[in-house]
Amino acid sequence: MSVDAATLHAPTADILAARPSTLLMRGVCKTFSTGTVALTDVSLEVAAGDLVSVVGPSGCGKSTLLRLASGLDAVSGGTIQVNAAATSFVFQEPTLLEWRSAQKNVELIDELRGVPRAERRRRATEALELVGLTGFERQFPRQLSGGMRMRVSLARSLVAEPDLALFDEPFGALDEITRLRMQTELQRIFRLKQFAGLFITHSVSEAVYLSNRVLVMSGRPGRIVADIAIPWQYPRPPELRYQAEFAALTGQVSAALEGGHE
Ligand SMILES: Nc1ncnc2c1ncn2[C@@H]1O[C@H](COP(=O)(O)OP(=O)(O)OP(=O)(O)O)[C@@H](O)[C@H]1O
Repeated sequence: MSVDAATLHAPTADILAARPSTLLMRGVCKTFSTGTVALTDVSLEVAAGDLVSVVGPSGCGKSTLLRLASGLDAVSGGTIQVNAAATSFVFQEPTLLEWRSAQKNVELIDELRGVPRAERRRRATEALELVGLTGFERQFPRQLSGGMRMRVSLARSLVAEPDLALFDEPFGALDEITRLRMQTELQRIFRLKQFAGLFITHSVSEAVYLSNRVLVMSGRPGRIVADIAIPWQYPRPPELRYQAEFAALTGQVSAALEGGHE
């Protein structure tokens, strides 16, 4: 099935340039106390309505980059500015509490923050609806498939209405079919919520399919060796993945990855 190229092209660059950045990193370096230099001179910018993927070889510092963006760890050099009232973090493992239902897992953060019961129920119900889990609120994690568990984890991150959403390879542990479905789901949620997203992945095709920019990192110490714009509007139909234009862009990202390895 063919996709009309004209409908896929994104808004003009000047509209994009007018948006203030939600995450701004300038010359960021990270050296651990062990002496490992994980990142060197990383600069990047993510604005509301950007879904930016980061690909790079194993151990190049992708998770470190995300931890720095979230404030879980401190930079050794350079600066990070975050203009976000709420930041969310989705990990590769759904990290759900097995003794709490899907609904109760999603409510957890609001519960800890002291949000009144009726309000946190409403927020959790809405978030579960957003990820397509209406009807599964009372199920426990062990009663859910891997994809559904990941949806609960996504719902939990969305309850906070994040301005900045950080994803550390959230679909890496899923089977291929579920992974492709989750990519389509995330796009749908992203279109509705328009957060600023930073998405770590090992999959070049996932990065190209999901993002409006792909940052390619070199081997450790990680630095950004390419910043590749992905020109298609959302929603992107799944069959886009089988088109020549898509193959050309994944080829460009892969070539930058290989170049950064040398
Ligand atoms: N807390 C830490 N203390 C010391 N070294 C660390 C620490 N965390 C990460 N590192 C090192 O920093 C480098 C980057 O690690 P990081 O986990 O960020 O890489 P990554 O690109 O996310 O890897 P992968 O793709 O395999 O998940 C690695 O060499 C790792 O061993």
